[in-house]
Amino acid sequence: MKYNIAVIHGDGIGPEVVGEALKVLDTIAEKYHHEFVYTPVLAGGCAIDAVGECLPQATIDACKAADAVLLGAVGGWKWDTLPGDKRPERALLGLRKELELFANIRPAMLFDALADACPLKPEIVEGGLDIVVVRELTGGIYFGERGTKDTELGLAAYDVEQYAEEEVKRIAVTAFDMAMKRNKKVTSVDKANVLESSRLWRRVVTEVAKDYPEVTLEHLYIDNAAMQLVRNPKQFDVIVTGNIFGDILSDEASMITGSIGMLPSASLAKGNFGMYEPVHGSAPDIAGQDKANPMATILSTAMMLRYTFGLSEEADAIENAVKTVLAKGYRTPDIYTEGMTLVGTKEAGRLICAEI
Ligand SMILES: NC(=O)c1ccc[n+]([C@@H]2O[C@H](COP(=O)([O-])OP(=O)(O)OC[C@H]3O[C@@H](n4cnc5c(N)ncnc54)[C@H](O)[C@@H]3O)[C@@H](O)[C@H]2O)c1
Ligand SMILES: CC(C)[C@H](C(=O)O)[C@@H](O)C(=O)O
Ligand SMILES: [Mg+2]
Repeated sequence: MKYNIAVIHGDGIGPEVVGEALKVLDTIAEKYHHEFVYTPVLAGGCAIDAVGECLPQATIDACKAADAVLLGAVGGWKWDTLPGDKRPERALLGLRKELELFANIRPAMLFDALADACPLKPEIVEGGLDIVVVRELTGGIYFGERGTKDTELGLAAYDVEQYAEEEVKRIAVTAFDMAMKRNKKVTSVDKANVLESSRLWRRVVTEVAKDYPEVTLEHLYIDNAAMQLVRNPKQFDVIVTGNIFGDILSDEASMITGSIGMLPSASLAKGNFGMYEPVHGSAPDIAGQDKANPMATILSTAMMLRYTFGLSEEADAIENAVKTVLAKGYRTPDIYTEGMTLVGTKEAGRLICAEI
């Protein structure tokens, strides 16, 4: 079958990791007789340089016309001095809003072969870790009113955290549906001891839970949740939380997988459409050096095959290939430990293709 994928290489290590992910998709296409048609489109800093804006309309149109979107990363030092609404990162927020990608799924799984790269004590991670962060992606402080005003203390700037019932309900339903297919536990993370928006969040999540009597619901405040994730990560199955808490918690969760270079993500709209991207950024500190770990992006393509295209056997093939390459001791610098074989971005991609 033929699948159309809009591809945003982006900035920094984005083109490097996406390059390897496309090779993996090509390998899958050949083995399983599919056709993946890639439409490369511009977004982020490279789009600013090429056409003067971070999210050209042509990119939005191409993404909407595609069956799914693959994105590397956007942003970088070069554009850091631009005003907030002109920064490359706005492209990401614009795409999420335009494509109505309200549910961000970030699975943090510690592969057996990577136990040595996990910074947590062996007794804490024994038996493996498998957590999914379900992050609300088109609301909250990222999309609330923002601006500046004069105050007695000088110029003030503000960003408003706001959630409507329906926004909380649909992400809670996503989280509970996911928990039903997993270990039947949802931990909702908020700051309801302080924030009005969190009190609404907690009330709506509790109401949604009534439709899922088999699922255990627990509420944690964000500060405690951040601590518990390191102290006792096994208590978590599905974590559901708002936009900014989810951003922070998922980077923290990435470390229990060994590295941020391992964590994939799916940003889903209603239906099967989704944008797939690694959780990490453009990593300007290692860009262009063949040091980036392409596995987060490669595992994101597996999520694309599974969620949007319904190709679970092919998705399994990618995930198994990644596990085998790790089990054979091949490591990019971010997950390297003594005695392993150090490889670069390209070699890691080649090894995964060869395993498939
Ligand atoms: N989805 C996105 O496009 C996205 C996500 C996060 C940050 N950003 C942007 O990226 C830029 C850099 O942000 P940052 O430095 O805070 O976060 P980052 O995730 O880019 O990098 C943080 C650290 O992790 C390392 N790292 C990240 N990805 C890696 C990989 N695949 N392999 C090995 N090491 C990896 C980097 O070298 C760096 O030390 C900023 O402009 C930021 O806004 C973009
Ligand atoms: C780059 C930034 C806008 C983005 C976010 O905060 O959502 C990133 O950190 C992420 O996690 O996808
Ligand atoms: Mg982030």
